[in-house]
Amino acid sequence: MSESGEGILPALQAKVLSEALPYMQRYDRQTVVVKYGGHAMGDPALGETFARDIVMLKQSGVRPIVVHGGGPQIQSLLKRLNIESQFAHGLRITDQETVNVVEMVLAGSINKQIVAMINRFGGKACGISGKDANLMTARKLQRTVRDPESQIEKLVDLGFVGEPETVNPHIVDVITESDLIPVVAPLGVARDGLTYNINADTFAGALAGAMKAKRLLLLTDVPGVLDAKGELVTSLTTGQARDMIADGTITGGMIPKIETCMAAVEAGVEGVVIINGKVPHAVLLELFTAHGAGTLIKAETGQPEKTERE
Ligand SMILES: Nc1ncnc2c1ncn2[C@@H]1O[C@H](COP(=O)(O)OP(=O)(O)O)[C@@H](O)[C@H]1O
Ligand SMILES: CC(=O)N[C@@H](CCC(=O)OP(=O)(O)O)C(=O)O
Repeated sequence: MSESGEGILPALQAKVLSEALPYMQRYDRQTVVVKYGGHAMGDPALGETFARDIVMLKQSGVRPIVVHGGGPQIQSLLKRLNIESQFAHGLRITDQETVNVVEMVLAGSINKQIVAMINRFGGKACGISGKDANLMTARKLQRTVRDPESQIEKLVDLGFVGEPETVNPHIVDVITESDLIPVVAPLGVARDGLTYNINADTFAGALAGAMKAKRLLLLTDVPGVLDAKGELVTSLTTGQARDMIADGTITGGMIPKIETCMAAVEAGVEGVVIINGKVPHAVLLELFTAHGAGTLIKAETGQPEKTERE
């Protein structure tokens, strides 16, 4: 390699590192909630880059909070146990047997895998669920669906599917104020002590809203919200998002994700982004570089054109 060639790589590396400075300053001591979806978790190598990113955020002075999902992993254990599972509005209909499996997979298995992975890279992760210190109390979620024939709204019984009732972030505050990183499984406890299955996006959004987080990142397995032609929508107002749900462009698991984003924006979270967790270092790219990708959800009134992201 020529002398000038030898110098290019270190110069580029130094440039990239140096350009991270304003972003690090922007997020210094700020709360960033990262929702790590079950679909984004598939590949162990990607899991490692995710864990490294979280450790790096903490090392840089950010207060990362990881909320994880595990839908596909719950599905595969249910299948092995011959338990049928159905979805309505992107939510798993959860009977007593299913909620036990959900808790086992989320709080028992996945939570501890993520904790171990973060700790392997020098972080000090602490795994909890929404049941710890009453972090998230839940009530039974009431949902209606329109009958396609009669067009009458009918109540669907989702069983032990919960919606956040109160959020008590004390335990997360205590953890983040130290050198620990909270890793949270999306379960809630009701007033009567029963356990509820809360969609991980909904959980992350409620926590981010209650903590007035600077950013909420939802990591999934697609580049962001796609339009009817399958093209990425880079930014979306809450009204446009509602229209895309109504006309069937947004379906399945993307529905609770979008509803979460809208609620989080309305609760005052500064930046809410859906990104592709299958891109290595998606979290670092989104927060510490100008190469943020995915779909940014904006308030209906329209935030200023230049958002925190640019
Ligand atoms: N308009 C849309 N744009 C992007 N993804 C969509 C859309 N409508 C439905 N989806 C589906 O939503 C899925 C993401 O939600 P989900 O499966 O719950 O992911 P995760 O496990 O990451 O939370 C995508 O893989 C895609 O199949
Ligand atoms: C009520 C409900 O649907 N709960 C989800 C909880 C896990 C989750 O949300 O995981 P992902 O983020 O990977 O989709 C479920 O049982 O699958």
